[in-house]
Amino acid sequence: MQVFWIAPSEDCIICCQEVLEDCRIEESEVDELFQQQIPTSIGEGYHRVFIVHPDVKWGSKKQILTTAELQMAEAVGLVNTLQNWTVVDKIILSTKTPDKKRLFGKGNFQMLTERITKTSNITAVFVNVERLSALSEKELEEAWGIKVLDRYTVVLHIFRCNARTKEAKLQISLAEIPLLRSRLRNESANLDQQGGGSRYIMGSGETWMEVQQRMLRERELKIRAALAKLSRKRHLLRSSRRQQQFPTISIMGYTNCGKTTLIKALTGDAGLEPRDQLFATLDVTVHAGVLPCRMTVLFVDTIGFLSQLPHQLIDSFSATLEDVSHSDLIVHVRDISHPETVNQKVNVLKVLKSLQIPESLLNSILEVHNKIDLLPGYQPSELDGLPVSALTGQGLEDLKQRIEDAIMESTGQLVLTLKVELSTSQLSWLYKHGTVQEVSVEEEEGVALVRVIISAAAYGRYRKLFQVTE
Ligand SMILES: Nc1nc2c(ncn2[C@@H]2O[C@H](COP(=O)(O)OP(=O)(O)OP(=O)(O)O)[C@@H](O)[C@H]2O)c(=O)[nH]1
Ligand SMILES: [Mg+2]
Repeated sequence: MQVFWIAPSEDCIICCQEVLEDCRIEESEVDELFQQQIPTSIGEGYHRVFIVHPDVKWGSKKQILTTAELQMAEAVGLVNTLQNWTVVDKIILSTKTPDKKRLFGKGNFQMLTERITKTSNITAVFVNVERLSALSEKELEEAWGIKVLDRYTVVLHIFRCNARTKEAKLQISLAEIPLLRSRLRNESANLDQQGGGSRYIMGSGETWMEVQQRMLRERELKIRAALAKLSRKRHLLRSSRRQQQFPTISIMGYTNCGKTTLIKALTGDAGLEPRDQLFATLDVTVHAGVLPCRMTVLFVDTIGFLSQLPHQLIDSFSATLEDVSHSDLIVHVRDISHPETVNQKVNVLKVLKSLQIPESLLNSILEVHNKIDLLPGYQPSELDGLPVSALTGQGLEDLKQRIEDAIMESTGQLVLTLKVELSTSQLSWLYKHGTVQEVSVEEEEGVALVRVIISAAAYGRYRKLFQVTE
């Protein structure tokens, strides 16, 4: 009896990333949309930033499961992630009136204004709230005489700097539309004060404001149409992956938790570049790996999450996140060494729930506790948290096994040992439609025992085709 292991064939290992890049939309068309209207007017140069964190201690705006200090640390992290940006000074200031235009009570606002105006050399104030209203932004810029940014603007700017592919650029352009709208409202209010906003443009039958609004609508439609094209391409790729029956595993989690590092460790894909930077990954990419049972699977690297991200931003990225809802398993990676790891988990689960992901997929999430090398002696206290270090490789074999078990369950794959006649095409058929793990040839009898992973549907076809009754 002869026993040998079957290595996965070379052409089996595919990487869809290159195919994803190959879309019909011209690069120049996308770049034009991307560069045409940049609402944040932050520029590409350096910034010296003063960060203000309004600390809300009461009411519905109060943040749970976190502290003002940790939120400030995250704001500092956002600024430091940008090249040539530095934090000059920062302050946490409590407020009972976060909904007011000036965010703070009179005394605190006055104190803050003095401090900002006295700090020399700053070029922007970053108010660490999800989104400032257009009115607030205008009011604060007037009071402080300097550019004012909120989280939405800063995060979008990071996205802008990190965007490489057409899809990322288009999604960012779409996420910027609300900013362009509110800037337009501000400009229109200014013009109205001067009596100009409602004047008709000669010969057009439209006012200046109407023309601007129309142009913005047209821009949005163009972006959406281009994204729809790319989404169709994605759909096609997904169907072809389906046909090839490669199970797909989406790796998700908070930004900088180690998703890309983990995929690199699981697949050995040298092309992946993990970086100590927030939002290093902005594109959904697919990478092939092999499970202990020798089955080829595809790992999907995704954009990271962040607390308090406006829904519009997530919506803009929904096209790329569509891949997630079509996967067979979600692995939720947590940076267990992070002081805010619990809050990060809550945020990730909240976003996942809002993404129209099938219930069965949400209920079978595999949680991974990453970066345990930074916490010597770490034992997960929560059930089902699998401790690993993507950097040192600790726990990765266990993780692969857990992924395999979960994939077998969710895809309804069967592990069978079949007796095949060597004179027929049964064996080659099994190679084509399943994952052959082991073949034991019994030469005298002209048969082989084949251990194969195969879907129930494919096994049904096999039985019919070769009239197998076993
Ligand atoms: N010590 C330690 N560092 C890790 C580990 N895994 C990842 N890192 C580091 O964490 C940083 C972020 O890693 P990435 O893999 O880029 O994280 P990500 O989740 O893909 O981040 P985004 O794409 O920005 O959302 C890098 O500096 C990695 O080297 C780990 O197990 N241990
Ligand atoms: Mg990444």
